[in-house]
Amino acid sequence: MTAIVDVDNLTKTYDGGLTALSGVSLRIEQGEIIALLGPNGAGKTTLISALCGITSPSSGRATVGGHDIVTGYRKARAMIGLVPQEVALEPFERVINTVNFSRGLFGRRRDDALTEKILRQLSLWDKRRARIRELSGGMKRRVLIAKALVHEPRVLFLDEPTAGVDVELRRDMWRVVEGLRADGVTIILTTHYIEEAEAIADRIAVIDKGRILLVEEKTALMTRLGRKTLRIDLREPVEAVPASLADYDLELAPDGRSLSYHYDTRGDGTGITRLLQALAAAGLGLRDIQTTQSSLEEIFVGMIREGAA
Ligand SMILES: Nc1ncnc2c1ncn2[C@@H]1O[C@H](COP(=O)(O)OP(=O)(O)OP(=O)(O)O)[C@@H](O)[C@H]1O
Repeated sequence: MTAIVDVDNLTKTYDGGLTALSGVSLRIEQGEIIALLGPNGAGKTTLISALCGITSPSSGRATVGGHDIVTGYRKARAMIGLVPQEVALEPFERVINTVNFSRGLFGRRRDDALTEKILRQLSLWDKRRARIRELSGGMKRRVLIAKALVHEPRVLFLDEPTAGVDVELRRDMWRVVEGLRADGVTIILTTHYIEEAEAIADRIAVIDKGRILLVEEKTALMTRLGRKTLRIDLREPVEAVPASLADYDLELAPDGRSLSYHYDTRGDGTGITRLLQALAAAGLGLRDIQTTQSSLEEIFVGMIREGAA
């Protein structure tokens, strides 16, 4: 399969001498949702800016839809929708005109039905006659998304689309993203909200100090690097973990009503069977047991820490 976005050894050194991207290579297939995760200053925005033709790369090459982002800039850019991190909108313009104007910028004829569909999806239809300056911050973000979608891009870049917005907008956004995925749109998203990556991405790329540390299927990543926790709810609270269970490194909840046992799914055995026998031998009655997997956030924080070490 040919990649819709193909980044090959891309490097960006800013004029001041700072290298924000160092040999980044990444292939993204059509219809994928990929999340770029990384701490502040990792180079996520620089990567997006380079692919959208806002920043020119220092070396390396990249194509979008087969068009080189430098030599075939116009064709590459026409395939891209960009929702930037910062709000830059004309304050006195009306919502609907702002959105229609964006479509015109790409040489596309006005399509009222499409504009209406997008504005409705983003709960902006009732506000279509409002001037931008009359909107709340969250609504302005919705307008940015509408503007990015109105020329029907095949690749959508979302640079921290839900930073500082309420839960409702975040959920709306995720719904819009799902709809776009169903239409075969490829989505590249940067986010600080790891739960967002966990909720919507197919693959995760972790980027730090201008380098890609890892790109992997989200579910595989979580299985490979995740530890699991078994939580055991006790019938009667205890004051301390019985000495006979010391080998299991159990964590006792502050209220004494549950024990947590951490285990690695990659190991030969989980130790759960033995633990349950030991609990029975210690005379502890169980009310319930459940397992949870470590979150992407825990995995990510651990990885960045290891990378920094
Ligand atoms: N125009 C510029 N000129 C010089 N340095 C820049 C410029 N833009 C970004 N940088 C630097 O490049 C590095 C990467 O920045 P970038 O904005 O790409 O990171 P990011 O991963 O998007 O961070 P954040 O999560 O904070 O948005 C940072 O050290 C930043 O200070």
